[in-house]
Amino acid sequence: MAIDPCTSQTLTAPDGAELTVCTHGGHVTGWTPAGGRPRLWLSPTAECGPGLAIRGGVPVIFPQFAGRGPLPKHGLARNRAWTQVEAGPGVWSARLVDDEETRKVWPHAFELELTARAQGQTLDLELTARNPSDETWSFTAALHSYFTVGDPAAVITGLGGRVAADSTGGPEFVLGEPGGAIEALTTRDVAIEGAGDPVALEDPQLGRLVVTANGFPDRVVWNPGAGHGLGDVPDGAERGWVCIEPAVLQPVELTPGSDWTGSMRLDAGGHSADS
Ligand SMILES: O=P(O)(O)OC[C@H]1O[C@H](O)[C@H](O)[C@@H](O)[C@@H]1O
Repeated sequence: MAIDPCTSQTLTAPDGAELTVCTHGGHVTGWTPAGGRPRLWLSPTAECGPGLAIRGGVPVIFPQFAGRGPLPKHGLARNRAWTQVEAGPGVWSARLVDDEETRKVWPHAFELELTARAQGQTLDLELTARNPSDETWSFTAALHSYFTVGDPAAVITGLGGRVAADSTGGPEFVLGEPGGAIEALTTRDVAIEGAGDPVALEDPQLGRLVVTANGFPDRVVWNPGAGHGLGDVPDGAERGWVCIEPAVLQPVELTPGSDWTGSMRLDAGGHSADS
C-alpha cells in the first residue's frame, strides 16, 4: 500500500523509545527517548507537500547547504517524497533517487538513504550518498536538527572559544569563551568548521542532550530570534527550540560508483533534569 508522504508514523522500540517519521523529505519529525520527554521540536504550523520543507524535526540537507551554491536553498532532498525502505520497532529507513524532477534542479544521478534508530536514550541517524553515474559530482550536507528548548536558561556546551562565521558568510570571530557555554536562545546563525565532539544542549528542564557525529565535521547553530518572519513558525515559538546541525560544509567529491556516509547520535542519557 502506498504511504502518503505527509502522513506521520510513530515507531515504538521495545523499550518505549519513540521515533516519528514521514517519507516527505526522509524526515524524522519526532523522537522521545525511553521514559523521557520529546526532544525534537516540530512547528505547530509546519507545512508538508511537494516543494515544501517541514519546519522542525531533522530535515535532510543535500546536495547543498543553505545558499552555498547555485541550487535552491538547502538543495533538493527536504522538499520531495522519499520511498520507505524499512519500518520496524524504533527503526526506519527511506531512500531518494534522482528522477526527471531532481535532474531539473541538479543534473546528476544519485542515491540517498537515511536510516534512523531510536533505542533507550539514543537516536542514531545515518545518511548515505551514492554516485551511480559515470561522472564525479560533489555535495555539501547536514542533518538540520531542531531541538526542543524547555527553559530559557538552556545553554550549548562544546563550542565556546571556537572560530565561527556567520553561516551566510562574513568575517570569522570567536564564539563565546574557551570552554564556556553559549546561550541556546540567543539570535544567531553561525557555522563552526571542524567543531569536534561532543556538543551538548544543557537544559534545566529537559536535561542534557549530547550531539556527536561522524562524517559531519562542522556544526551550524541557528535560532532566528524574534521578528523572524518565517511563515511556518508562530511569533514567539522560536523560544522553544534551537538548531544544532551536524554538517559537512566543504564539498565532498564522489567519484563514479563511490559512496559517503555521515551519522549523528543524540544521547539524552547524560544527566537528567531530575537527577
Ligand atoms: O528557512 P530555511 O530555508 O529552512 O533555513 C533555515 C536556516 O538553515 C540554516 O540553519 C542556515 O544556517 C540558516 O541561514 C537558515 O536560515
